[in-house]
Amino acid sequence: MATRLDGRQLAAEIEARLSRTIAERLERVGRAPGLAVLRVGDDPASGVYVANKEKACARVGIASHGAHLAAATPAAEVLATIRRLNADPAVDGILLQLPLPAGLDEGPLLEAIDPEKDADGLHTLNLGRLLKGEPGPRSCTPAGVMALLARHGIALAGCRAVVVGRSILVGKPMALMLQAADATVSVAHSRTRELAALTRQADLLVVAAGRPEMVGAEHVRPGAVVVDVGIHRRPEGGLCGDVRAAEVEPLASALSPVPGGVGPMTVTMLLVNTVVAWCRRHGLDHDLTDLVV
Ligand SMILES: Nc1nc2c(c(=O)[nH]1)N[C@@H](CN(C=O)c1ccc(C(=O)N[C@@H](CCC(=O)O)C(=O)O)cc1)CN2
Repeated sequence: MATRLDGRQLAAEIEARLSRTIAERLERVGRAPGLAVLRVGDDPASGVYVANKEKACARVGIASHGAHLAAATPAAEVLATIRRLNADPAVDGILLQLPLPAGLDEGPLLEAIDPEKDADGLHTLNLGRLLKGEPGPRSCTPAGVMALLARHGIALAGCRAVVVGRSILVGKPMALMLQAADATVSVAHSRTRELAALTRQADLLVVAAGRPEMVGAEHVRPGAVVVDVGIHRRPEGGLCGDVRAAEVEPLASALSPVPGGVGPMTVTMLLVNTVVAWCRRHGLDHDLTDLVV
């Protein structure tokens, strides 16, 4: 029976601590932290995720400065919006919700975000800081996975970890964070041969392939920890991840559910990045690590 890596529960605990931290510091700073979630287009899943982010902001006392632009918005206008948010003194964190509509290149737009307001940790400078082990905002989903693993006391030093997926949003920063925690990390991807032979060696399997229910019992060593980063809407309704949970649950020592696992932690780590930026900008202690573990 696998331990449930419950992201909803941990997210709620961290949110409660964040809310207290904001309330304690509000008078000194004079204003609430501000987060701008910039959405372009009408991707339905993005609508759910942005709504969840804005509701979470309201729960903890972060002011939302979101903007929703039409799918046909020219890149120059998106850029102008980012520059306006960069200059807005009420905004501590900026996030450009991905994916963008076809025809918009995310690269230059992500690079236009002030690195000090990069609540997603996706700016080149902040990815470089992660690579070099320097402080800076970390990408929300892998940071949420690390918090879940820490909360459940999953030892990473010397752990054989396999990350399935190499996206800039999850797989690549995930591998770097696990390596920084002294795990031995392999990264599998669409060109990996004999995937199951590799994943069955893993003590920790993080699946961020973006392919519904791709990973099953044949991929998992009994006793392994399995983290399912995927989230997909089934045609018949309901959600599933990249892992066939019913098959894997009896084998794994721990498993993150979908929904209710990594997703809520993605949102919560965005709030953490925003509050850290707010504290930094106002010369307050901004090592909030104890909030997360
Ligand atoms: N700029 C970014 N864009 C996107 C990111 C990101 O980190 N930065 N991540 C992904 C997914 N994502 C964030 O936006 C995200 C995924 C899932 C959830 C979430 O709340 N999941 C719930 C279920 C929600 C539902 O009902 O569908 C759960 O898993 O329990 C929040 C955010 C995309 N783009």
